[in-house]
Amino acid sequence: MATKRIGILTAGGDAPGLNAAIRGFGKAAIAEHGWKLIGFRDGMRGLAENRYTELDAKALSGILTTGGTMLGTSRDKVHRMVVDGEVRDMIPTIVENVEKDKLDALVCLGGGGTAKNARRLMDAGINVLHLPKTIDNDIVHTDTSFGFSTALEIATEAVDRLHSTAHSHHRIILTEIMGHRAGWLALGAGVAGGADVILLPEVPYSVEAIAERIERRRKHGSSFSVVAVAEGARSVKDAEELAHAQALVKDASSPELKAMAKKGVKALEASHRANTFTLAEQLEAATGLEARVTILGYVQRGGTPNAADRLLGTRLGVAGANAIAAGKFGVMVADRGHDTALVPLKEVAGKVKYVPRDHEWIKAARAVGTALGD
Ligand SMILES: Nc1ncnc2c1ncn2[C@@H]1O[C@H](COP(=O)(O)OP(=O)(O)O)[C@@H](O)[C@H]1O
Ligand SMILES: O=P(O)(O)OC[C@H]1O[C@](O)(COP(=O)(O)O)[C@@H](O)[C@@H]1O
Ligand SMILES: [Mg+2]
Repeated sequence: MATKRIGILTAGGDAPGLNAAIRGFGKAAIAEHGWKLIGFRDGMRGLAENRYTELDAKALSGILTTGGTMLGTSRDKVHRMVVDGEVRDMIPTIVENVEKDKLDALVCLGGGGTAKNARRLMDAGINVLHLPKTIDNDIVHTDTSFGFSTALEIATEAVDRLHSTAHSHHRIILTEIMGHRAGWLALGAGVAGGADVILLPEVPYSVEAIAERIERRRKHGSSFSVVAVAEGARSVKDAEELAHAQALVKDASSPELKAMAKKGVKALEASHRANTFTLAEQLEAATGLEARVTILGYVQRGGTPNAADRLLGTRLGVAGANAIAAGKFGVMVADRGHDTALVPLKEVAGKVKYVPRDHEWIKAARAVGTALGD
């Protein structure tokens, strides 16, 4: 039997633990199964352009603890890629490349967008496997994804550090934490860092409710407050506007109207940065306290992965190699407690794991006196 040739790529935002997962999958593929590993550069773009390098054992050495992705990444969509200034469906080209490169399977490490791309490639006949990566923790049917744990530690440390400066200056400090759809990172870091207010995309806020909480703290002798704001957090009014725009996309009667409605949703989603600064001004006006904004940004996903993400990346990578050896394709390797499970891509692609409003983390936050702004 000919030696199997397996392609691997990383797509979407980078996240700590990607290299650990490449290494975990690759070492098992090469040493345990005797396969050849082909690493595509820059996600789906490199796959479409057939830019790759063979990864041998030596190439996988020394990457366990490194941040980012040794392969590079991009946010390209396989069916709508900008090539030479034109939007093109690159799926046929990718299918050709996979045949030319004699690949038996393609492993895609990424988040929700990557699951959608992987599903499109699966539908085109490619043997795909998906490993869940994202600092947002918003992939369905898996306990968690690599990147989240490290980002949670970084964001928690930031909340801790902002406490002492907020306290010293009697200020409100709003810290914007990544997560434009789901608020897991802001919620986790807010609870772990003891934020006074946590604002999530899933729980629309009112400025009055937040100001009331800050005032109450002041009456009890705490003249400062730390507010953990998820990127996608919105006021009740803005959330209604977004829901309305999303409904327009769903109900659009033609592709043209759908494209227009989607643009409207994108514009509203992109307004989050302004939202945090606007909220700071509104809280200053309502409380008379000074307010400052700290955007944590890319610091949250840069640098070395923590032990949990190295372990998770390695486990999922090895489980992915075992899945391919067993002939299982069109699946995501999910984390389930101390075990892994294979979930069909059609159950993952296009779905988002939101924070349920009655989630235990939300109940715990409320129980220790943290406001959710509702
Ligand atoms: N995560 C944290 N990191 C560092 N200092 C903190 C943290 N949480 C609270 N503090 C400090 O504890 C003191 C009391 O804070 P406060 O928010 O008023 O009460 P509580 O301890 O009940 O949250 C303040 O000096 C504050 O700066
Ligand atoms: O890297 P970009 O394009 O600026 O995107 C930022 C977004 O990427 C994330 O870091 C997560 O990306 P993924 O969903 O691709 O893992 C979000 O938290 C953040 O909102
Ligand atoms: Mg506190």
